[in-house]
Amino acid sequence: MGCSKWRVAFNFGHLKVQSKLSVFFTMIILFTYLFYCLNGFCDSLPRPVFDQRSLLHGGIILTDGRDAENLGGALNASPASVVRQHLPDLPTGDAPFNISVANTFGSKKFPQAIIIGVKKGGTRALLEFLRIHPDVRAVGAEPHFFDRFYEKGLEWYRNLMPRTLEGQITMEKTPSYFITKEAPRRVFSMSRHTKLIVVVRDPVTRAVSDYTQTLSKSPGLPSFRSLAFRNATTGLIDTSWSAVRIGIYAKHLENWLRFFPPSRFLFVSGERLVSDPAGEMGRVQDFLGLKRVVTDKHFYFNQTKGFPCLKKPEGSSRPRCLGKSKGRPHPQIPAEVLLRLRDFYRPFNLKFYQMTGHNFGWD
Ligand SMILES: Nc1ncnc2c1ncn2[C@@H]1O[C@H](COP(=O)(O)OS(=O)(=O)O)[C@@H](OP(=O)(O)O)[C@H]1O
Repeated sequence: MGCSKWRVAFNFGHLKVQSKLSVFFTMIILFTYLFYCLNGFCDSLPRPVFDQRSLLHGGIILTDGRDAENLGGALNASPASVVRQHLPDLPTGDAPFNISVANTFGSKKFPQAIIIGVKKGGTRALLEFLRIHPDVRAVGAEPHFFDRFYEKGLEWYRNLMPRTLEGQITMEKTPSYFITKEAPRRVFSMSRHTKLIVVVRDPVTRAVSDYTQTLSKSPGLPSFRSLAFRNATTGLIDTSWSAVRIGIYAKHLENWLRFFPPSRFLFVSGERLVSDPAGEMGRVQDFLGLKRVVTDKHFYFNQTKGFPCLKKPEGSSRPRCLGKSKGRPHPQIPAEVLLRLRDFYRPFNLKFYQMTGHNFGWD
């Protein structure tokens, strides 16, 4: 009898300890979850992220890890526009990056506008600047649908898109589309009305930027000079090297003009995107038929980075410059190599100016 009393008492005590422990662990789990949520990690709508690490998400592969630096969890655009529908007193312009909302609003649509190029042109900067706009929602990672994953089908592609409400624009950026032979026809067959944005940069600097990126991943890479020339004595340029080939913009554009009229394109100057981001953003917003929401009040020049960055939205401590892989120092390339390359590009550049009706001033 005494023994069973003890057993009951023991079991009861055991149960009490057990229930206390389970409450304790539940609290820990709850607090951890809350902590993560408050820090924005459990958003169903990842925000535009600067200086955060990225991920493989929903079948989207970050190109060679290129954007890993600055994509962060950014698969979708900021929830700003959605939140703003429900909190009309929020100031326009800066997104309330730290507010979590369930992504159940609107529907997934094919992008009405795509940043199709060019690699190392400043495409990430443009997309991140655009994402401040409450009427722009974009896939953060590069979907590479029209070049690598076309066989997955249009529904797969549409599913990658963030949800948009009436009046909002869906966007994505994949710079390799510009040089992909099949891309124009494929984009056209999705929608002939797609707006195409090309960020172009002096092809010589672009080639060096491209080389810098490859060098950062393969430190044993041969010199720029040895890759750029097919024959160093005659100065024959190796156009089979992608860093050179990508910069022959006129040739790639010809391919696109077979499917889309010139009015469907906007050419953004990569140089002006750095020297006058607000001015260039004004052109982009006009082209997209958007109100000019992104203005000079959103930018400041970060002396340390040497590039424009986004001003911190109030109440946010997030760094707002692009990641380390954007705007990194280039290796010193011998002047005669750059001169020869400049000569090589000149006729193609002139052709490109003629085709676009815009002198980018690279010569
Ligand atoms: N605001 C701001 N901050 C940082 N970097 C900026 C910015 N605006 C333009 N750029 C230029 O963008 C270049 C990278 O271009 P992309 O984003 O198109 O590169 S990628 O193709 O997606 O890898 C990158 O090239 P590098 O300077 O060679 O790193 C920058 O020159």
